[in-house]
Amino acid sequence: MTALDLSALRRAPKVLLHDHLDGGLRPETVLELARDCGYDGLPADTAPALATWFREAADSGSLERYLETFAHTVAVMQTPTGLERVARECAEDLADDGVVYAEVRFAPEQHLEEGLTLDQVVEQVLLGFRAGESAAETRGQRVRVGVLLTAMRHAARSREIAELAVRFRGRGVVGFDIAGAEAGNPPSRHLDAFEYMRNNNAHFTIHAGEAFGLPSIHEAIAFCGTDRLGHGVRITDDITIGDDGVPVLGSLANYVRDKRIPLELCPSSNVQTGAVDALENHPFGLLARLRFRVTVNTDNRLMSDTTMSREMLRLVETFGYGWTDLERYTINAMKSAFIPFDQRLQLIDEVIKPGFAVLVG
Ligand SMILES: O=c1[nH]cnc2c1ncn2[C@H]1C[C@H](O)[C@@H](CO)O1
Ligand SMILES: [Zn+2]
Repeated sequence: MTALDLSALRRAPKVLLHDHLDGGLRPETVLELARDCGYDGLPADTAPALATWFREAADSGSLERYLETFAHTVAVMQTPTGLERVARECAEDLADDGVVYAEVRFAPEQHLEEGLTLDQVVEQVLLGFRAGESAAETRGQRVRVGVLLTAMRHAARSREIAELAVRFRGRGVVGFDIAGAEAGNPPSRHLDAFEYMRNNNAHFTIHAGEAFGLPSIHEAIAFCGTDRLGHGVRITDDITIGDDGVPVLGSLANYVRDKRIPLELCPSSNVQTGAVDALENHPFGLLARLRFRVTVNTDNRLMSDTTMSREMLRLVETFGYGWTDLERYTINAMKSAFIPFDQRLQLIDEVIKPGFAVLVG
């Protein structure tokens, strides 16, 4: 059995379902792109100082304040070359960390300030991902990146973005999502977008149960018909621990578990936004023990100064997980991906299981 440390974790084949393109830029790239496009609003002028600023500013305990930090990354992702570069580097960084399959999301409507159309924005990002996959391959690494198009939940373009996602299906876009401030912007505001996706047999996930609790999760499932829950961590509000120490599930928690609705859990991000007060108290432990379909995710690598390997290491250190646990969460994620079933199985059988077998020894 290989010792479970960061370098071994980086060799494990990992699957990432919840990662924001505009939350994962390299600090040096933010600086260089800002210089290229004349953006002078950055709060620091060296890469280490900028990295620290993002992590500390995102550590606010409030989702709204956390989201304010994206103004700086979005500002430098307004040109074709900027978008292409950020996507290319994202694929390369994921491959370098041993991620073999990722679904990366971003909101095209936030990248129109310099006159690009929604279609052009998506095209540039897709070009970048293909270039990043090829660059990784020449280094002997492999990664496949699918794109989720996000609509901002406080805005009113979700139907248009859902149509964009369906239009680009088969060209690298695999699904749709809504994100942004959760309180006051319930998923049901965007019913027509979700209906459009369902009518087109297309997949979507919804950020729900992060800053707001059970009503948001209930709407996402019962009204909108979501395939997965972005975070969904507040499902624990529907689980009580009895006097005998035995957890009792309410009807919504039972439904989520019975239907095997995947939870895209993002441990570090949840602590930063205050969804959870400390990693030791993260419901990942309870939800995994109760055999919910839990998956491990980064959310925003820049804001949390993290990677998939580091998120896994934090869970190992907090909950004592071993390789077989991590393999189970990885297979959970692969089963929950939005690519066709046969392709998911192929990755499980040909990449994930053999990769973990080497580490388990
Ligand atoms: O964890 C999150 N919750 C809600 N919204 C988020 C989260 N992380 C990033 N976002 C927002 C900010 C980005 O600009 C947007 C699209 O990626 O999604
Ligand atoms: Zn997110």
